[in-house]
Amino acid sequence: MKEIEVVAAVIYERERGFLCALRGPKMSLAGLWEFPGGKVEPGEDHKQALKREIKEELGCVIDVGEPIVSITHDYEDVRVRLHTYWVTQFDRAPIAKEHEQLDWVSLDNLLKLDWAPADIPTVQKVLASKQHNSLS
Ligand SMILES: Nc1nc2c([nH]c(=O)n2[C@H]2C[C@H](O)[C@@H](COP(=O)(O)OP(=O)(O)OP(=O)(O)O)O2)c(=O)[nH]1
Repeated sequence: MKEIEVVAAVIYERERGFLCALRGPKMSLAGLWEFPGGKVEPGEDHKQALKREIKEELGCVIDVGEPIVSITHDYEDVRVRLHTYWVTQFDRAPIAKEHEQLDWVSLDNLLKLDWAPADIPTVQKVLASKQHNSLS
């Protein structure tokens, strides 16, 4: 099976929640929610790839923080190795350059979205971390 290395960004603001992105009708996993990001290109490390993807997809420059989860998920036709990272800073409001929609989603509503299956462990981990740390 084809294998791809994918990085994705968890952008969180206390006032608004988590930035979630809806995959459009022409993408694979159409109609499912994900954390913005994409494939790591040859020669890139995760941080470089994530900064490039976020600039392309959201039009902003991010600082990449701590890793959250690295998991392997087998879809029907592809094995995805997904690595998610916290974003510690972004320089302007994200805009949907490639996604169908972007939404800021509160902690309470995060699990209600129809997520790309590979993202569920990340969703669970960020929920747990924010529930234990309600001040940040
Ligand atoms: N960007 C991103 N991709 C994810 C997540 N979860 C998840 O399973 N994926 C999958 C969807 C895709 O198969 C792959 C990411 O590739 P991509 O986002 O660069 O996909 P793409 O639009 O360039 O290509 P395609 O999927 O339309 O073929 O990883 C996630 O949270 N973020």
